[in-house]
Amino acid sequence: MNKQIPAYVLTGFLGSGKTTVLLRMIEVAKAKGMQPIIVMNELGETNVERHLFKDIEMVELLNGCICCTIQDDMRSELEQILHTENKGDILFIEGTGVANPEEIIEALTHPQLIDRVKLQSVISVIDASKYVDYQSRFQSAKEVRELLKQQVTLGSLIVLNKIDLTSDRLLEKVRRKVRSGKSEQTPIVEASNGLIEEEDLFATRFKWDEMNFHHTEEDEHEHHHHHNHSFQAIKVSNVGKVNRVKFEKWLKKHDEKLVRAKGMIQLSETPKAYNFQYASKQLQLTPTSSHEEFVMIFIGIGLNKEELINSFREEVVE
Ligand SMILES: Nc1nc2c(ncn2[C@@H]2O[C@H](COP(=O)(O)OP(=O)(O)OP(=O)(O)O)[C@@H](O)[C@H]2O)c(=O)[nH]1
Repeated sequence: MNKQIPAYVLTGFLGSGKTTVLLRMIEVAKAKGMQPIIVMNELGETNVERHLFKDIEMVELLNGCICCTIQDDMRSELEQILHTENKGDILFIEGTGVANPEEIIEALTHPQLIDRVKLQSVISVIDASKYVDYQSRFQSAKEVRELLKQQVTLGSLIVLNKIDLTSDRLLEKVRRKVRSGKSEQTPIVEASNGLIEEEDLFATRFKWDEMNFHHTEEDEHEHHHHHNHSFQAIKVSNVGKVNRVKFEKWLKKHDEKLVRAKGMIQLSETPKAYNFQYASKQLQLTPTSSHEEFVMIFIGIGLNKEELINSFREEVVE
């Protein structure tokens, strides 16, 4: 029998810090001489974070969710990679921020993969600074609440991330809320910027017998419905020069519906290229030398594509 490749699934809501944790895991794995393979699923048409993973074997599943239409794509791509001679030593799968991890886990039970992949842990990353806020903000959107719940319920390790942005009082509330939905055995660790002890991150924790797959045709329908209509990823290409101050104002104006944004831009103040990340209502700009195109991805709920793009071009671009 083929040797099984150890696998880690990273789950968590939009902008919670999955990629940040993944980068940390890759660093550790590489330092141990391991060759990682990454499966990265993005809601948008472009993976604007590809440059963060230089020299790494990556399967990019874009413009959809592993949960729905591209579950088969993941299976076949993985099968292919795992059959090649120089396959990696460790596999990381990062779902989109709106993926139900159950579907990813389920994909690994496919007859062609089950003997090849050994799921070690489902790492559930929570933005501690926004957890409570999201629960009230999405109170009326049942499927989003369910999703947030599933991402925690199925975690073998829970990471309360972004504690640098979380007050002590709020953190205590989040601890209580998260703990109430988990068994005592599931570790909950706290972190800023995904800095978590290596042993915690890499421990083998996942147990198949604790999974309970129960899909009816009705569920399937519900699921597709949810992903097609709740969250949208809007791509803006050929972004002109962005005025930073106006951009921040604009983001603030749209922060009810716009949950996450990322991309590569040029600011009007300087000719440099910047990678930008907008999550937890915070804008982060990092100068970068590697950019293929200036593109932005906006992710949110109930967004009007045309209006959003028009207002961005009118109010932010110079
Ligand atoms: N202040 C602060 N920022 C963080 C922390 N962890 C991650 N970030 C920032 O939050 C933003 C989103 O982080 P990612 O790791 O890309 O989040 P993600 O869960 O992969 O996001 P999606 O692409 O939406 O799935 C980035 O700007 C990170 O640098 C943290 O602990 N504290």
